[in-house]
Amino acid sequence: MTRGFYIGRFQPYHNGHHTVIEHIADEVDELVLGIGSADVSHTVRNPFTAGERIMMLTKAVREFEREHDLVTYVVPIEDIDRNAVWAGHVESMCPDFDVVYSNNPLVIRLFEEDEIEVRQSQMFDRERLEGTDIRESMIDDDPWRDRVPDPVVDVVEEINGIQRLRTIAQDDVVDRWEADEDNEP
Ligand SMILES: Nc1ncnc2c1ncn2[C@@H]1O[C@H](COP(=O)(O)OP(=O)(O)OP(=O)(O)O)[C@@H](O)[C@H]1O
Ligand SMILES: NC(=O)c1ccc[n+]([C@@H]2O[C@H](COP(=O)(O)O)[C@@H](O)[C@H]2O)c1
Repeated sequence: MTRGFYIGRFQPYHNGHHTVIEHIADEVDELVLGIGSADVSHTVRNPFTAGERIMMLTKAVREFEREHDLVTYVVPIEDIDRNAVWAGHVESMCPDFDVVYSNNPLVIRLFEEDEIEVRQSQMFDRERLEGTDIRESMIDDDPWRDRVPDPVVDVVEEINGIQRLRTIAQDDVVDRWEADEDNEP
């Protein structure tokens, strides 16, 4: 029995992540999905709460649970101030796992220093499948729905996510404008 671990901020969970997980499903029996930066939400870079991201992942990976007989656990992981103990922090929150999948250099380094096997995950269609770009499309009313699994579209609509993102993005503009010394507060 092999249990893997895959972490991301998933802001939002998109088809790049989904393809990675489909590949991982061929190699493991169970997969722990870590929702990184679980304590952060309502910013342009991290608009969705941990709970909202739990819904996105749980609903989207259901098809792999059926097709690949995969068992998944979604675990929110808060950021901490000390990278040196972060891998242990993750392990303290999750079911035990044998192998980590990531292509984030810091994540890879921290788990390797903890002597946990890390397998580098591939990038898929990164031109289109990047969280930053998908969030910009949501704000600008450009197409984004075809870059995320259908259940993620449903969750974003249920929580009125596009409106939140646009409101937050406006605040960002005001903050930048007020921070500029030449402008009146
Ligand atoms: N298109 C993709 N194909 C494969 N893996 C991806 C893809 N996009 C992101 N990943 C990987 O998924 C993990 C989680 O990434 P993350 O949630 O930060 O997504 P992101 O698309 O990089 O988002 P952002 O642009 O907001 O940083 C990371 O290891 C990242 O490298
Ligand atoms: N010290 C820490 O809290 C620490 C260290 C390394 C990674 N992380 C988190 O792991 C996640 C990695 O995911 P990404 O590959 O999406 O960046 C992020 O949420 C990141 O904040 C946190």
